[in-house]
Order: sequence, then structure tokens, then C-alpha cells
Amino acid sequence: MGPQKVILLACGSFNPITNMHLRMFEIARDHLHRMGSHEIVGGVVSPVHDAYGKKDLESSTQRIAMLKIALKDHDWVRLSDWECRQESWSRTRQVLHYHQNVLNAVTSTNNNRLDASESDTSWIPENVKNSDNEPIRVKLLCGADLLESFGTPGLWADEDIADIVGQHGLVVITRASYNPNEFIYNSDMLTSYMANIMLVTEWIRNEISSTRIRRALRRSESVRYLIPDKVIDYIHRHNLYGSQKRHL
Ligand SMILES: Nc1ncnc2c1ncn2[C@@H]1O[C@H](COP(=O)(O)OP(=O)(O)OP(=O)(O)O)[C@@H](O)[C@H]1O
Ligand SMILES: NC(=O)c1ccc[n+]([C@@H]2O[C@H](COP(=O)(O)O)[C@@H](O)[C@H]2O)c1
Ligand SMILES: [Zn+2]
Repeated sequence: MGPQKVILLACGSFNPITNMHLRMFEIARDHLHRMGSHEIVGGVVSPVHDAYGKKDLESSTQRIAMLKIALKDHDWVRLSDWECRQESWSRTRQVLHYHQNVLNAVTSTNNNRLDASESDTSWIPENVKNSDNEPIRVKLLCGADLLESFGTPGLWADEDIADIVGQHGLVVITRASYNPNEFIYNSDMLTSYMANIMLVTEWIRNEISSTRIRRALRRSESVRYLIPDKVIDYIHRHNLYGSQKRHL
């Protein structure tokens, strides 16, 4: 059996998109290709709905505009704005299900093909559409902080975690001050699904986070080389995150 084909899907606020969000895809793809077990055929960024209501969450219109700029010439990662187009916030399990279902329909040769007008397929790589009918799995790509948020009481339903890890699978990138190995060890459920959790060590560590980017912008400090130049330009032109107009 050859490597399993995978599309990596990253959920989050992307408030705003940072270079580290983009790096996550690269680090994950290199690792999985080196292991020989998976072939990454695409990447998808799925920004969260406005109703997620996190502190300082910029509107989805602006977050999507910044993502479009950042991903404009990207060779393999695309945007899916499905979450933002829903009536309310969607659980991550639903997000994975939706994307897996569309993908199944687009790649299947039988009758459950999608009505093209019904669904947005712009996040699916062209070479995958009408391809050779090989199954492609949508896996959740996340940082170790998101994995550890599984342990926050009341935040994730157990059956959602079981479904996400059991049916889809996780690719987790290490992050400073988190210990995903120990977190998995401490959880009976995650340990039972360990074969479906790929831990990827980021050796060129950096602590870029959207929170720190917003803080720097608020303080009129430079965020150059931390987020794409064109996104910085957009932020200043639209005075987002309390930024004063300033040149790069
Ligand atoms: N420096 C990083 N290292 C590893 N993973 C990261 C890093 N920054 C973001 N991620 C991951 O990117 C995904 C999207 O995260 P999110 O939009 O919350 O970004 P963030 O930088 O953590 O933002 P915030 O500071 O607002 O929480 C999550 O899975 C998160 O774990
Ligand atoms: N129960 C759930 O499915 C659940 C709970 C909390 C966060 N999430 C998701 O995790 C991501 C977290 O993003 P932030 O790190 O920006 O808060 C978002 O995409 C959010 O929708 C999902
Ligand atoms: Zn975060």
C-alpha cells in the first residue's frame, strides 16, 4: 500500500494570519513526507466564525481579506471560508466532516457527486478534482496548544474528540511551553488513538502568536518578517488592531 493521501486542515482565529501559521503547513508536510506514510496533496485554512466571540476577534470579513492576501500565490495551501459563511459557530468536528464529505463527493466516481452549485470547492487542489478515485483524508493540523485545549473542562465534547482523532486524525506541531507527548500520555482516550496522532517537532522554534502581533501593532511596533508584508500593509490601510498608520 502506498502513502495515504491527506489534506491538512487548520482551524483557528487567524487574527491575523502569521508566518507561523504558514510555517505549520511546511513543517507538517516535510515531516509526513519524510516518514513515507502520507502524501500531502493540499492544505486548507479555515478561519473561525465571528460568533466564536474570542476577545479582540476582528471581523471575519477582515480576517478573510488578510488570508486571501497571504495565500494569493501559495502553491498548495488554500482558504475555505465555509465556517464564516454559516449562521453560527461550528464545532471543529463539523468542520472536518463538511470538508471530508465535499472531498469524497468530488473525488468519487459514483452517484453521490455534489451538485457543483451546492458547494464551494475552491479549497480543493485542481489535480485532486476528478482524480483517480483514491481516498483522501482530511486531517486536523494544529499547534500543541490546541491539542492541550482538549483538556479544558467543558470546551470539547468527548465524542467530538474521539471522532476528530479516531475518524480524521491529528497532526500536531510542538509549541513553546506545551508538552503534547505528556498530554497524550495523561489521557486514556488520546493514548488509545495514538496511531492517529502525528507529533511533529518544530526545531526552528519561534514564538510568533497572533496575540503578540496584535500587541505590537497596538503599540505601533514593527511586525515585519513576522507576518507577510502585504498583510501588514492591509492592516495599516484599514487601521486594524489599533495600529496607527505607519510605513513598513
Ligand atoms: N508559534 C506556533 N507554534 C505552533 N503552532 C502555532 C503557533 N502559532 C499558531 N499555531 C497554531 O495555529 C493554529 C491557529 O491558531 P490561532 O489562530 O489561535 O493562532 P495564535 O497565534 O495561537 O493566535 P492567538 O494568540 O490569538 O491565540 C492553532 O492550531 C495554533 O495552535
Ligand atoms: N468543541 C469544539 O469543537 C471547539 C472548542 C474550542 C475551540 N474550537 C476550535 O479551535 C480553534 C481555536 O482557535 P483559537 O486558538 O484561536 O481560539 C477554533 O477553530 C475553534 O473553532 C473547537
Ligand atoms: Zn491560539
